[in-house]
Amino acid sequence: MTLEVKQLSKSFGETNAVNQLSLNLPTGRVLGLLGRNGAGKTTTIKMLLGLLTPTSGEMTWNGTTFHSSKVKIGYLPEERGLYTKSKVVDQLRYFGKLEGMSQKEVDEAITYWLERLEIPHYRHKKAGELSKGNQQKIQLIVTLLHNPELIILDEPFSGLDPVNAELMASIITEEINKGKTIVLSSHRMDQVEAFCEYVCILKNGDVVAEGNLNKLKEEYGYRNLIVEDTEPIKSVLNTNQIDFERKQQGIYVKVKTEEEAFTILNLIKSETGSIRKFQLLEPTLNDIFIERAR
Ligand SMILES: Nc1ncnc2c1ncn2[C@@H]1O[C@H](COP(=O)(O)OP(=O)(O)OP(=O)(O)O)[C@@H](O)[C@H]1O
Repeated sequence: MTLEVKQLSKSFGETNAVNQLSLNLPTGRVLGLLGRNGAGKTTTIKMLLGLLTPTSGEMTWNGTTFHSSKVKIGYLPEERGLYTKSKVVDQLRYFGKLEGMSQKEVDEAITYWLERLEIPHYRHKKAGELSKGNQQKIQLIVTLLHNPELIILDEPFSGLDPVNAELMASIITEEINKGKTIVLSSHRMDQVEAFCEYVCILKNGDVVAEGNLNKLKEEYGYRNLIVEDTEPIKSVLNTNQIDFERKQQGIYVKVKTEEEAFTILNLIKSETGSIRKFQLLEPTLNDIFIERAR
């Protein structure tokens, strides 16, 4: 049970927007599709949605050729795609019917989702009268109304205030728990890390990292040793020519092994007399992204 993409490419004239993209996403799992601006994320999503024809390559869903018309897909675009002059309820009914839902099914789903997103009072408002964040919520209802099996979320948190971002996060978690297969594209590494078991990082159309996030972290080869940001510790590191970075949580030193971390800690202890606290943390997705996608 997998979404499988094999050597998928898309060129626009001379530009290789996506180049030989291959990935495996087991159904019921979440993939973070990452990359800097222009890396090829939207082009990949558009090929999944059937909006762009690949130049070459293959996509399969549970072993058979993937076609957007045969898989129930929910897509949350980064740009709003609502009819601003039409009432919320009318366009939700319209989108639901386009997905083959009956009047009863669509009305039940609209009531459920308006309540779930805490906006039942917007039912009869025109979409254009709603704030950007509330339009995003309506767009999320369009995405989930027909109970899709594959959900594609492009920057789902953009434009949401912290309370609505929490609500969005809890809905994504619910969909994950329902066993939905999700592709999430975002520039926010912390959010991707919170939801995604798998990642695919694109750089100028090429895949530069792909697979299980924990495995990628293991393969990355570095961990972060964090010690207090004090003058004596900085001085020890400088004297011993150990590279470090100052962040809000303290001084970060990249180490390859636990032994290397303890060698540095012993050095600090012997030269400053004590170490009040330290942490040895696994690399973050942000570390991997910066190294690979830069
Ligand atoms: N219709 C098009 N015609 C020509 N070039 C295109 C077209 N669509 C995308 N491209 C090019 O393909 C490359 C990938 O673009 P894409 O929109 O997929 O990037 P992205 O990763 O989604 O970027 P962003 O994070 O900025 O949205 C870019 O170089 C872009 O200019």
